[in-house]
Amino acid sequence: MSTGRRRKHLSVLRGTKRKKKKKTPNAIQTQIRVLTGWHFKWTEVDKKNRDKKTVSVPVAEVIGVEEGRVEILPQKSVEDTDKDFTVFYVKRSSSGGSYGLLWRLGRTQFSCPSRVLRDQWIAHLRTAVKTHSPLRPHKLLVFINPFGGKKNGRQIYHSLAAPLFELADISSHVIVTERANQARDHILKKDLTGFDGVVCVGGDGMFSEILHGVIGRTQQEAGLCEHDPDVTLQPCPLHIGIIPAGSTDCVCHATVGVIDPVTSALHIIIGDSQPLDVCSVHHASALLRYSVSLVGYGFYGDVLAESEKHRWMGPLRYDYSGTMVFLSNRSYTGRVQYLPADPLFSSPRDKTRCLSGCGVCSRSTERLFPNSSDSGSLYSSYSGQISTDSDGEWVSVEGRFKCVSLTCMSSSCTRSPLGLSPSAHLADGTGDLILVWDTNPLGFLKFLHRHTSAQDQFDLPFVQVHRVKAVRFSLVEDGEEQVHEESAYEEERGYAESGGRNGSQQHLAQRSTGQVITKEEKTTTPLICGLCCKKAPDVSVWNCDGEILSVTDILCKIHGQLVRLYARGIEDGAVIHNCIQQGKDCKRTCTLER
Ligand SMILES: Nc1ncnc2c1ncn2[C@@H]1O[C@H](COP(=O)(O)OP(=O)(O)OP(=O)(O)O)[C@@H](O)[C@H]1O
Repeated sequence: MSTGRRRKHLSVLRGTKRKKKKKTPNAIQTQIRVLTGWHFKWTEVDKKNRDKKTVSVPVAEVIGVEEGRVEILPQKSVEDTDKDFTVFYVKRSSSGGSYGLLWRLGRTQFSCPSRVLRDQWIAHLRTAVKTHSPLRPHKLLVFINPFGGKKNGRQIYHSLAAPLFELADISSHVIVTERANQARDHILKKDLTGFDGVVCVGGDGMFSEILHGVIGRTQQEAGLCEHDPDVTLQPCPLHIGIIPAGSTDCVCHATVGVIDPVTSALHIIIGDSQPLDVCSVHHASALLRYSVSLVGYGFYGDVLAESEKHRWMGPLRYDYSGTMVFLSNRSYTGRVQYLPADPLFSSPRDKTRCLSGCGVCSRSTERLFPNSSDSGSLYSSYSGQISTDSDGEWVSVEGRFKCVSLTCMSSSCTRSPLGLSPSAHLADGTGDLILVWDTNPLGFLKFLHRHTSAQDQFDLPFVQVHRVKAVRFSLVEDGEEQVHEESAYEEERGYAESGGRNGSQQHLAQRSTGQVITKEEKTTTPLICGLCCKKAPDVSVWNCDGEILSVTDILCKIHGQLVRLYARGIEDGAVIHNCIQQGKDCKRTCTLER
């Protein structure tokens, strides 16, 4: 049915005034309903006709339309009346602390003059919902990690998400995991026919399992070898949904803006679709892991290794280990090579943020999938159409680092609201490489502390950030490796003397005095030694989205938009409040991602 026809037809479907059951002085009456192409609108007035408010809900954000007067939360109740119907929709509210918006289940009841008209309204609304959100899932495979976070994954799913899925007529097959990697193995081996998406109830570790399963399965089916870093991987047709229930829920925070199970469940229901870049990490000719949020050497590797020793502390172990590793003031030598991304498209220092409807990511979709007419819709249409940008020149730097980090997204979380790289994009086919050269403890503390505020953590003389397509890290070969024993203070003085950031890079690369470490020493030195240990370790470990890698020399390659999440990126609260909440049509937020 065309939009025009629908509008004409529905203009006769006027609702009559209906008082809400609760007769308070401010009781709300709903009046006049209109279903235009994109929006369902009605007017609410208080009893004395003083306060009039038009509510406009994008049809794509209608969760369900039910006969009678229905309530879902906290418990389902139905009053089956002939002339009433209830509309459930997405209602936004400020999240307080976080940057994003909380989504809640809005509910409005309407009365019609006759049952026939009521049934027409229900039928038209349901048809409109199907038309406007074609990616809504019908069947989901749900994995619950019962041991993630505060061990309340089961309760979170059954009390907050499942009733919403039921309301939206989504059937779900739920598996409560009994061991690590069960979800990954299930996705890799079992029949997934009929499933539109996989939902993970847990934290970042659980998400990573599902990510590996979904990517691996897709490549298996496409007959592609994941181990070859030069292979262009096939984008995954199964969407991934995240119901946050872990101790770290960084992927959820960076893609939704808030860590909230109800918000995430509503994004899943309406079939939001957020493409996501993925980094594959290789050693020699083997794939080690995939990562979306952090591949980090030095500080972040050491903190993870240290925290693994203190799992009994629960989430507190990260604070404890962070403090211990910071106090041990370590730095590591290495060679970093990177393939820069095209600076014309974006820069990690351009002070933009990747928000819902991001222009940089949309243009990247066109670049990555040039032959696809609707690059936001079906993955099947991507097959054989993926473009690979021509590679540029690799850049090589070496020296002593506090940390080397690569992230495919901002990696924002509650503690670091803007994240490791605030201007990183979710789906532009690039990652941000952050090099923190050795510096004094105070300088490094300043760098770390800036992650918790709006201050620019890259505006420090010992920090560099590059937008890249690939990164290689290697220990410097025997004979050429130089481990320098000057104090951190002298190191920083070197920066100043050699003229800032670029000069420092040259300065570090050119120094040629110091003690040479043999390979034997490297491998026999313990990875982590506490504050009490006199000799600092010479080699750190890689932290790959919370997993320790067993090797040091790695190659990382970014795969643009390899997977899709049931999310839409972080919504710009200011824009949303000014349009949807106040009843104005907002083409930007309502249409871009569809
Ligand atoms: N039934 C299970 N028993 C043990 N481990 C499991 C089980 N199910 C999943 N896991 C593993 O538990 C790890 C952590 O899970 P998750 O990310 O959900 O919780 P978390 O509390 O955020 O974890 P973290 O310990 O990383 O902070 C994952 O790597 C996952 O593979």
